[in-house]
Amino acid sequence: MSASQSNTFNPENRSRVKHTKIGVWDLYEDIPPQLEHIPGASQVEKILEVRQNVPYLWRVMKEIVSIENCRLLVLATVLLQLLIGLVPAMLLWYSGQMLGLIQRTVSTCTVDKAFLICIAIGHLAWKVARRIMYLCLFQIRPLLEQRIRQHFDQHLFRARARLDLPTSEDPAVQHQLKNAMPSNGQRVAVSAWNNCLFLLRATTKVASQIGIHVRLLHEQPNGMLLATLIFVMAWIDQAGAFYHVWAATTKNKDYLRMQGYKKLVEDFQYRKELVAGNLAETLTSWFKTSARRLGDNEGHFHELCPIFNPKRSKWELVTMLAEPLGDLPKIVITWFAADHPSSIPVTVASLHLIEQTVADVTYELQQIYLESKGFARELADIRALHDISQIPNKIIDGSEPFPEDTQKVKSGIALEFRNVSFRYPGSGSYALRNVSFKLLAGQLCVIVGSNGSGKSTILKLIVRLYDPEEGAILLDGRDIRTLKLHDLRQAISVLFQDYTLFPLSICDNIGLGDPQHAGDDERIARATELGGTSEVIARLPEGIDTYLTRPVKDLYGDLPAGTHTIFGRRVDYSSLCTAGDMSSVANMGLSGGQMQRIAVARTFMRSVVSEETKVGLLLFDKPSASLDPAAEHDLFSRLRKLRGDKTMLFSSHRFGNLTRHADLILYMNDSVVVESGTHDRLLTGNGEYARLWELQAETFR
Ligand SMILES: Nc1ncnc2c1ncn2[C@@H]1O[C@H](COP(=O)(O)OP(=O)(O)OP(=O)(O)O)[C@@H](O)[C@H]1O
Repeated sequence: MSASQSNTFNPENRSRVKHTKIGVWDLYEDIPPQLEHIPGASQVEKILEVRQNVPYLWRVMKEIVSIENCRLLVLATVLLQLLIGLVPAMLLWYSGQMLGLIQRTVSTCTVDKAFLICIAIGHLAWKVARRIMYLCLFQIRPLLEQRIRQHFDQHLFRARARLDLPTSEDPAVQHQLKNAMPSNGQRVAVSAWNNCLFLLRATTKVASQIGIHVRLLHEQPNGMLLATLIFVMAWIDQAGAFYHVWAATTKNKDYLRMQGYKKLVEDFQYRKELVAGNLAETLTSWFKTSARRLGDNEGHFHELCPIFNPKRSKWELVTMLAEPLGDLPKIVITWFAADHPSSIPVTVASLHLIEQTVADVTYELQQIYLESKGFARELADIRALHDISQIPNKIIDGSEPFPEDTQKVKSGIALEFRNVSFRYPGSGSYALRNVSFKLLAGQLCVIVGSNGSGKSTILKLIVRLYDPEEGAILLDGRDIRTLKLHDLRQAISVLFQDYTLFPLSICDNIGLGDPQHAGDDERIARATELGGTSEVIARLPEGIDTYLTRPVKDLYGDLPAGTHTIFGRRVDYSSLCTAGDMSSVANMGLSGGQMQRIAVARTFMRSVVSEETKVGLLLFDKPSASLDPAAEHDLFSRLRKLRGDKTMLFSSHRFGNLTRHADLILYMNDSVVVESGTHDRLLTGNGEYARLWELQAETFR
């Protein structure tokens, strides 16, 4: 039986099919593969996980209580739930008092009116109070849930944002993140909170009702006996539903075929073949034939794994007896009342009250049981929510502050690679092999070489996106692994080859180059200017506030017939996306070069615009790859002029513009530095660099 079959099978048809009940706890011993997909079987394991996961629930509850401005709401909610849980017991108490009063009235033939009024008022007051409490709860609930959602949204954001590159790339971590259902994380927390409240209210209700009942029944003749009998009968009736899961399958070929045909015509993915293959007529005829053959035969479902049904006969016997025995309590009280005929009306009223309460308590206990099944799943989700915030990063943070002298950093940072070898996680081949070079503070270095030779990797290792497998990287003579990651990355500005533009406005995209001054319009304007993007931005409909990619899709429901305006503008369905000033559309159609300029502006925001910059090392990975020659020339001249004394490291495929001014050129091939030196030295060396230089120069002759 396939999973889908078992899922689509409607349990409501259970009486029409031959089925078997399977003890939940029997399944746990050894779940056979064919039972794994049966609803209930996998839940068994979940239920058993509950104990391990409860501490995580406790943590979430503690976190909810500690959310800012939530404590009062939490307190009020808990109090209201407790009181609401107590109301049925209070009403029961008043009903018991009423019964006692009737009993006294029957035996003394006088009515205690004052007491009757007190009871009536008390009964009414609790009912009114319950209504008011519910009203208060409805007011508080959305507010509290909103705050919980916001809090856990942030929790998830933080948990994901803090992960470094190798950790995020790890398939195990990716699986863990997927399992944690980040988009639903806040839903999980709210739902867990609501479930806890439910359990609190339900257990208060059950415990208080049982307590009051026991007190009242002491005063009733044979009350305890009646209650016990009714309670046992109620539970016997429910026993089958409580302790069993069941499954059924079919081997009827016609039934199976018909389900297959139905799928074929219903599922759009088969439509192409259905139409192209002219299958409609044939399928209709086949469906008809199978339906005729199947006829009225509804008993086509068969038992599944009766081997897992050792207690079946016992339970079936008990549940079979439950119905005829349902009237047992009434027979028993009639038997007892025969000795005291005058007490019959009161005893019958008591019986009714007891029956009602027991039904109420039984229902509540069933609800607790059913809720607890879903709760097990929720607890596992909560644990996943907690676990993702504990995923350890692979790049271990250093402890030493950097730089020692923030003023000195402006005059550049010295960089050294010492026998660095590196393989990307999961890759067998080296991206860098035994790379060594030294760059003094304030020098300009250009890395050139063939595709895949390791240029970008050098830049990635300097900012510790990854750590080398062998060797060390030193900044100002200090191993970067000992430095605080935050300080290290603050001292370096990097523009990657595969940069991304965020789904934010251009202004934010550039501003985020320097998070500390992300809202400083003047700096942003200057960075924009230096990046050569001002003209492009000016042409955009919303200027610097334009979103290149809108992070939210605008939704348009069906407008009611006769709607002529929306957001104050005339409705024109073809241009609806510009209504209500929503002119930022998904794709502004910027060219690769224009987008690269925005990325460059972001880098400038951090490194050269700010007077008090802490950046001492600038890294550019093929920054002019998409730029036209004029823009490239402009960019490099600006960079040379603006960098001051800062150390600069480029990776590039272009010779000339930069290499001629470089203090150090590294020529790389196949993960190793093949040649190094200045432009003039490398040309006289007549090696690979000289050959490629000639090759590029030739095209311009
Ligand atoms: N994330 C990664 N995972 C695995 N291997 C990678 C990864 N990134 C790069 N590599 C491999 O590492 C080697 C060096 O790549 P790198 O990007 O440093 O080369 P490059 O010199 O910058 O190339 P190009 O000039 O084409 O940009 C290549 O063989 C590449 O396939």
